[in-house]
Amino acid sequence: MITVDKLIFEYPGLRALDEVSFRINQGSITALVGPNGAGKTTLLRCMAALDQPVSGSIHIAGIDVLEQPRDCHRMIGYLSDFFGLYQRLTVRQCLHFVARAQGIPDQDCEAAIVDVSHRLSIDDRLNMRPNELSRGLRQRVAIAQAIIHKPKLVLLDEPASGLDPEARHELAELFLELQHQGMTLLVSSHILAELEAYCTEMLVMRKGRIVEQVGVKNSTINKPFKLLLAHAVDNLAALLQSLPDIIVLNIEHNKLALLQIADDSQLQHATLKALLALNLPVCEFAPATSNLQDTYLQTIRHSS
Ligand SMILES: Nc1ncnc2c1ncn2[C@@H]1O[C@H](COP(=O)(O)OP(=O)(O)OP(=O)(O)O)[C@@H](O)[C@H]1O
Repeated sequence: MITVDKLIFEYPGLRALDEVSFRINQGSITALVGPNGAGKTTLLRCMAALDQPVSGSIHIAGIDVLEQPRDCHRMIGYLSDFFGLYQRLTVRQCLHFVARAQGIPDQDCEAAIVDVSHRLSIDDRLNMRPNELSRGLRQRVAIAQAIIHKPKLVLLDEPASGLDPEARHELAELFLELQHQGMTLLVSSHILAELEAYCTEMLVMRKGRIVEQVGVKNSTINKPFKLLLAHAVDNLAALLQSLPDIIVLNIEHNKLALLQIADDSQLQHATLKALLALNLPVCEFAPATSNLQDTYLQTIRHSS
């Protein structure tokens, strides 16, 4: 359904996408993962026909995105990593504005607002303003704006950032619901352990290239590894990226890192030795699990 072929995109002096090629099936939820600066946002912006690549092609459901950007806009929903909402408008007015901008006739807008706000469980917030909403609810309003015109493909850039574990879990359920309603989703995120819950495919990017595309359900990739240090190390990202057999998926506070390592115990052993050889104060190095989140969610549910 989506074909990206040999896509090249350059910022002045920097090749951000270097011959990126992949296919995505209709009805899938694909995770787009990779370390900071890998090119995820740039790729999503090109696919949303917001940035013009140097060369290559993007086809979505038979439409040539680079040749027919307007047709592409009608067919996709895009949530930017730094989305903005009009603070002076109510949620209903925000949705009405976007509905009209997407070409929905005025007489059909109210029905579209009712439908999308119901799907995102924000129907009781329609008369509030964005600054009166929590971050999770604002995220829902932004997603509602992105899908009000019922796009075939939804591109979401870091939709879970800033959300608490319960809101992230709800977001995962929402993605499955959108998939159930027939949409195809491409979701960029650093939080692999969560993506596992709903993704059918995973695209791994590094330095402007796709380094792996796997079906998540029969993945050959091991669970991501968590690395916890006893104290923060300033140049942690550079040190980790110097190691040959790992992909750095996320780093928090220069102390906690999520790494992708192949399903090979010798390689994992070699990686641990390399981490110690770098003098890193390793206090945990183990497959990442979502137990903490599960426990947290159960506690929240039982207490509500
Ligand atoms: N407007 C810009 N001008 C110049 N270089 C840019 C610009 N935007 C991004 N870049 C560079 O392009 C590369 C890819 O950036 P991009 O934002 O696509 O990566 P990303 O994978 O989305 O990163 P992150 O996970 O941090 O959001 C990076 O090296 C970045 O510094």
